[in-house]
Amino acid sequence: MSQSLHFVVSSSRSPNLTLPNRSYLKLSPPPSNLRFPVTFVRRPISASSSDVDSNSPSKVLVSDNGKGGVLPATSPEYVPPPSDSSSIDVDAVTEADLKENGFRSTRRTKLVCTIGPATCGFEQLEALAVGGMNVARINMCHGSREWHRRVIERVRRLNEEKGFAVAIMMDTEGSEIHMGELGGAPSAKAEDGEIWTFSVRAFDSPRPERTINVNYDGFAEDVKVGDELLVDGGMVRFDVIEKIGPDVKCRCTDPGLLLPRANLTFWRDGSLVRERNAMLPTISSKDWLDIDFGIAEGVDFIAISFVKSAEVIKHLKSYIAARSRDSDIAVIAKIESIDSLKNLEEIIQASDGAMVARGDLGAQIPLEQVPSAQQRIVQLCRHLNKPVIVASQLLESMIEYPTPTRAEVADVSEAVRQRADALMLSGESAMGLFPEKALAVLRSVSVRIEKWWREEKRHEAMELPDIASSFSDSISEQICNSAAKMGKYSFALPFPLQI
Ligand SMILES: Nc1ncnc2c1ncn2[C@@H]1O[C@H](COP(=O)(O)OP(=O)(O)OP(=O)(O)O)[C@@H](O)[C@H]1O
Ligand SMILES: CC(=O)C(=O)O
Ligand SMILES: [K+]
Ligand SMILES: [Mg+2]
Repeated sequence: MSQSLHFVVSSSRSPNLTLPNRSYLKLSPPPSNLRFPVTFVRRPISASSSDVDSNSPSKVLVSDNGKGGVLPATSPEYVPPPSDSSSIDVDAVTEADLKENGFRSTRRTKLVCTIGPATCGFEQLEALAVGGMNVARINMCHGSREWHRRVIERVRRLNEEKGFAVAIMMDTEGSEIHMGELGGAPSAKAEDGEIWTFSVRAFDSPRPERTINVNYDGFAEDVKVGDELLVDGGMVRFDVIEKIGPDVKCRCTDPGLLLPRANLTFWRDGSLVRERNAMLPTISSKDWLDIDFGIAEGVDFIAISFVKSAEVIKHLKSYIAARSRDSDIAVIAKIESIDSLKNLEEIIQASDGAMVARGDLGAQIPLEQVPSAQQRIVQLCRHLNKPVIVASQLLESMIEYPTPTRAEVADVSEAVRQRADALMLSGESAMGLFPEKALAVLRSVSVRIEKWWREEKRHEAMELPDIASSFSDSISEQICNSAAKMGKYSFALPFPLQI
């Protein structure tokens, strides 16, 4: 038991968020869904799953951390009971058990899928759950509350009827500057040299050609001729060439696809112009209504976009506590702005977890600094014992293609190697052509790197920072640390003693 953190969910109506293993030290008695012992299952050498190297007699640990700790036979992590007589016994799993107990996967890296038009149907959600989705994310930037309510209802039904344990994460829109809808069109192509008009005016439908509505009234006053306008962190770029009243004329310098409600940033003399953004509230009035909706729907996580300080997290946590006294909705701080990097430690301390939201982060700091920012955020979360999600563009090419690039696989591997607790799909699952394949790539890469990590790590000394704040907690902590070390070394025993 290291600092590994789990999005552990049960098969109850509302899956539970279980905080880091060692945070149980602070709970007395332990939560009812935490049950040891663990069941050790030997995977037959002939197992065909890609999750484990089938050339070695690998062992797969199926923990009983949920209620019963069993995997649906349809789950990719399900290990069929061994048939040879030398096998170690495992519990027989009946369908009733599955419905009763749900499952906890053996994979430590949890997988979050953003749900959009490509994945909102019941069968599509089921396919993702079978493929290893642990958390369904709904992004309040897109779609109506009614649309999101239907998604939540389907995920809950999936959990109840099929024995899955998928949690729901609601992600707020935040009040950064962004484009409006594209008059119903899924995207618009901006070509090199074209002149586009960005305006605070609402355009009639159909939208006039090469016009974009901007959500922020002060837009035309704030930009200056000569500024560079970045859509979605630089996926498309424009130079501001003229201002005419509420309209800002821009020439496209880097062509690309404009997506509805894409984020806009503007740069002057090589620096991000962010005075105005600093004045906008982190949680807008629309966000508060969405948060009320999330509380009423009993979502498991609320992820707050563009967090600037710890105060907003504390405020939201007390708001949630006041609104629903027995609620265990966890608040995730999205790290995607310069301000959030400046106040990183206090923000993470105040939150129940963090997300490295690389999409917008890459629009606020130079791209080459994003990997080191990710490393710093993940390490800090590890140190502070908070779960951390690495998000955005992990498998971006799979929005259009059925296989990832080698560079994308390397990026996913690196996030798992850093010990991110969860990886997130955005456009790949929300509106891509291959959501299930993208999820399968995340799953197989996670399991492969975890296995490699365990093999490497078993030779290293275990360093667990002290987190107990009282004498009695530190006794529990020492006992748990010793148990973790014993567990670690039992894995290092040679076969056949190894179980
Ligand atoms: N509920 C939805 N309805 C329609 N399209 C959606 C929905 N959710 C996501 N999408 C599409 O998938 C894309 C990627 O989703 P994602 O959640 O990453 O949003 P985003 O606009 O990049 O913002 P954020 O910074 O909040 O992640 C979106 O740009 C949008 O085109
Ligand atoms: C996930 C998200 O909000 C981002 O990457 O910007
Ligand atoms: K969002
Ligand atoms: Mg973002």
